[in-house]
Amino acid sequence: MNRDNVYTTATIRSGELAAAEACGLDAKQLMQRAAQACVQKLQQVCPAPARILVLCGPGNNGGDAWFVARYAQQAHYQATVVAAKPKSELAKQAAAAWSEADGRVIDLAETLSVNEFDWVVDGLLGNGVSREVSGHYQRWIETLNQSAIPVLSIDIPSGLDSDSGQPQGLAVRARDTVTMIAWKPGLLTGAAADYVGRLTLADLDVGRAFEQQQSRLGHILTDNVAERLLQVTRADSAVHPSKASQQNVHKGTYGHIVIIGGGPGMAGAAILAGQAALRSGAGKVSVLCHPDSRAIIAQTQPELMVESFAEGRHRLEQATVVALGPGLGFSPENSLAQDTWRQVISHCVERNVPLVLDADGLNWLAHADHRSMSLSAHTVLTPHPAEAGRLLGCSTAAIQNDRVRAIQQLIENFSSTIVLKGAGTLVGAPQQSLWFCRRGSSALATAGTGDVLTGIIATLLVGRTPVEAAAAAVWLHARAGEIAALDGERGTIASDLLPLIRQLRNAPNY
Ligand SMILES: NC(=O)C1=CN([C@@H]2O[C@H](COP(=O)(O)OP(=O)(O)OC[C@H]3O[C@@H](n4cnc5c(N)ncnc54)[C@H](OP(=O)(O)O)[C@@H]3O)[C@@H](O)[C@H]2O)[C@@H](O)CC1
Ligand SMILES: [K+]
Repeated sequence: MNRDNVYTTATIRSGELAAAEACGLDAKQLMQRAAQACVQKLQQVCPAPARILVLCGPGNNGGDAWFVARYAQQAHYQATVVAAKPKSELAKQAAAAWSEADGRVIDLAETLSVNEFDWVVDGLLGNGVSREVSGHYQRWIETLNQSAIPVLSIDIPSGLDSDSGQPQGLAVRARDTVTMIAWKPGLLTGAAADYVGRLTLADLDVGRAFEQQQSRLGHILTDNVAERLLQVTRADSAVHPSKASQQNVHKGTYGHIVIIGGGPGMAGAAILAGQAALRSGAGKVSVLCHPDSRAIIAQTQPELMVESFAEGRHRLEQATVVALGPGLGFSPENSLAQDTWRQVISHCVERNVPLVLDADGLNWLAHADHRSMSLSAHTVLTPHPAEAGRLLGCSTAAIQNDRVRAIQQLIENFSSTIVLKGAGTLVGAPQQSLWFCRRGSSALATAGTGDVLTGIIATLLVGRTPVEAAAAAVWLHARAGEIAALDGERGTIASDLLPLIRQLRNAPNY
């Protein structure tokens, strides 16, 4: 089974029973397998005879939890059950199984000190959460989150929306989550990383049948896939596949990247993009900027060829790839930036030059009537949620509330490859399933890291399709962020990524 596929919650909810039936199982047996998978995880993280508190909600997530209590007790754990009244038929059957074995149940309305337990099993709410968490659910989730006691969440942390990865008011912050049958987007993007803890997929031995019956939404950008993308180059490319051992190369071999940005006071953005392009292996990098920024950019990084846009416009003719936007400037009265933007876009569209649009490059796109203009199929847009909101005419919160829908809409509107930045970065392109990047660090949420990503994408566009380049770059950037954060997340800055990008680009696998 390909354990990297991601399915919408609707697909999982509508398809899980058919997959189980194809494997000769009924719903109750599937639930029992889910519970067994959770007990196996418990045995790894806290061996018996630990004291566990099992929280059971009204639906089938609660049903899983009732069976967890039963099996954990059989495995010599000391299980205490706190439960809502079971509503679903399966949850009733599962509750009956517990009652036959032990019978003691504490009502969810009561209070209990959680500190006397070693672990909590969270089966309050699963993928059927349908509204904001309130009442006793809210109180219990607050209690768990305020205590230091580790939590194992069944299927998804209670309260987290399994499509958006956003808490419905609030959600359990789990140490571990064991999710059933297949990955859901809400475990992988948005705020998910703050809630899910370590993720385990339990396919309950029906994953293969499920995969055969259902179509996926996307797949996880695994290390293996990313490493392969970092190696792969198009046959017609100037980049030789075995470049590591190739001696007979010149600076044009790895492409000429032209970065356009660096308005007054924003030279740093163009510098970082240029440095990232150099450090990810570009042979030649030109920066076309505002005349006031020329000297500082050239002095900071002498390997960059720096000209004002008016002087260096001919560089566009030589460009293998163009990156438009880092520090370009955006305000209605900034006609220089706007004219530059228009000329560069026209050039790239007419000549089919691969283009990365970032930062103010995206803001000008949102400002333009994009319906009357078409971008080339070799374009990568890299919005963060606020830029995505501007491009789609909605709020940042609306983007975060449904990141999957947002990237799908951006792909449709702009017929381009899209990188929707933010925790759980998504990458997608027309007629392709989405990539979900699980790598990264909150250290990347600082000024300038987006400029670095732009430089990496631009370089990797030489010899790769836009979606391959974008996915490989997102992974490389995320890995560099993780490594940088090993020295302490706080205080990590964008330029800390640069030597790590070089290191990763020279790793033996790619
Ligand atoms: N089907 C299968 O074979 C398998 C299913 N599996 C498991 O089932 C889970 C899905 O089960 P589910 O569909 O019963 O949904 P679930 O998440 O338990 O919640 C629904 C209940 O919660 C209630 N409720 C909703 N929101 C609420 C809120 N904010 N605050 C309070 N209450 C709220 C809602 O009430 P209602 O909206 O009806 O009033 C309803 O009573 C899935 O995540 C996985 O763990 C696995 O065992 C594999 C086999
Ligand atoms: K749960």
